[in-house]
Amino acid sequence: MITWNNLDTLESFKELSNVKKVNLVEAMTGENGAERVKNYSVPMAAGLAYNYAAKQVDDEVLEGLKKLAKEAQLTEKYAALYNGEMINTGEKRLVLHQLTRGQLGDTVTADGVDKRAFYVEQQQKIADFANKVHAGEITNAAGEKFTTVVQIGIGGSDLGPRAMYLALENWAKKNDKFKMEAKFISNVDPDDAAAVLNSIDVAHSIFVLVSKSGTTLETLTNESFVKDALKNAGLDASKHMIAVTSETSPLAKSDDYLAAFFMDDYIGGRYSSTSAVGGAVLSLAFGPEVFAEFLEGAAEEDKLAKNEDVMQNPAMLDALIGVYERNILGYPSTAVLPYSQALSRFPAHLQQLDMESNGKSVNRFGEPVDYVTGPVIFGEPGTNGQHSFYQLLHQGTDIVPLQFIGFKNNQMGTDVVIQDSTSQQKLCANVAAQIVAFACGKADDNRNKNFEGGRPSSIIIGEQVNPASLGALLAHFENKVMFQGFLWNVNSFDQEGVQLGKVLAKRVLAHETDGALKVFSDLLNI
Ligand SMILES: O=P(O)(O)OC[C@H]1O[C@H](O)[C@H](O)[C@@H](O)[C@@H]1O
Repeated sequence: MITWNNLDTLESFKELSNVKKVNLVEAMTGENGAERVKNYSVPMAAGLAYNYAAKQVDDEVLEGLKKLAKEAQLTEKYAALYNGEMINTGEKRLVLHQLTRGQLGDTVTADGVDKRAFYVEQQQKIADFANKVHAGEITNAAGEKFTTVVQIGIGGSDLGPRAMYLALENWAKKNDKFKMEAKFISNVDPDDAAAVLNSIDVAHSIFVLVSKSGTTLETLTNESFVKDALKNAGLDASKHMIAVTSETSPLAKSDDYLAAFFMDDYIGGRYSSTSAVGGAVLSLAFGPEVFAEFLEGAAEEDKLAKNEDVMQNPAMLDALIGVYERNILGYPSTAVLPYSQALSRFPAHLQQLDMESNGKSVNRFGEPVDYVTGPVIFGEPGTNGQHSFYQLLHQGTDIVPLQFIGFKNNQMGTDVVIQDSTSQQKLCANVAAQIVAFACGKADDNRNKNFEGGRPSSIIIGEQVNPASLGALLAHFENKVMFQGFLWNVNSFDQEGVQLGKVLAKRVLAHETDGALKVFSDLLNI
């Protein structure tokens, strides 16, 4: 029997607040510091490992977190989710994104169909379509092969797929898996679509219109923008566009598309990278086998998240430590710092994933909560961030927990030795140095040069960014956010907070404004 309780009503949470706080400087510089780095690590899928040695925890805090996981019924709630209970209470929907990559529990039947079978069928249809495009069986009107794929979508229909594409682009080129270049149009700023259209040959481009709802203003506007460009080039738009949407959306039955592939309302936009939303563009760009490997990595990570033993469940442990930092230590934000150029847009994806999911101030029953929920998420790839905002992270007045991600190997295999080390070694040396600098600090009589340390971080370490490790990484964060939502007792799967702005923008465009809205509209010349 599952009960959904607010975090501050849980006995184990109250106990946890009384557990002695860890002095991270002492823990890391003391005689057990090196042992800690070896031991405070848990394997993830695809050769990744989550190391939490530089987090502000010790065995006693971890014991407290284990009790919290049990009392909050995290394992049971995850099982309820993947077995098809209506976890998204706000929208009265199931939450099935894990089913797009594997069967974790019972057969889930909804809308009269086995949902796993439905997702696999869509993957198969996408694979057939992509193979035909690659083989030149589906071509443009002149019988020439398509060379470029352009995704039109925003939010979850853009950020995840774009981040995944960028993560695998160079890996695919290096490993002979690169089939088509992908571009993305998302912003309603006309300069976005115009710049992408200027950079491609439209006659050899396939456009993937992605919108779960089929009603998003930005996406429909950009669709018209692209259709105009195709028309101006003397091309038939319907021979260049495919749609990815839900079967109930207005786009589903249109004849305007070469093909349509479906996801459904049980997959939140920000959780849709492993559905047809990511599947179409990634299968076209890299081939269906690469997409399948990506799904496999995610599925393996989902399985790990089932583990009742917190110490063997990286996503659950990460989630618990995050809640401890937020609600007991009082840290307001989290920086995501991938030391990997391939992950350049991964922090942007995590911003949506985390902040749209857990940026809530009412619980799943609509009652206000008396504690803080989701942190502000931001980040940049290392080492670029070091030369930008790390000053505040090292010496600012707020303590910002850090999530490093690092890989032993690069993707391209091109490197040079300069001053006795390769660029890859320099990259990895920097991440190791930063973890220790943040955690341990360095005393200096000159206050301006003093580093207090005690700034917690964790690191996910892997061999290389490849389809499987990327899938595992993605699923790790999706599952972490899910577990944190369970702990905070919020519904992580709706996003009512984005509606008001949309309604007001429509009023502005219809010139139905007054007061402040009217003045701002006038200032912006609308
Ligand atoms: O895929 P769509 O229905 O076009 O939605 C695109 C995006 O817009 C919405 O406003 C939500 O904030 C996002 O969660 C969603 O991913």
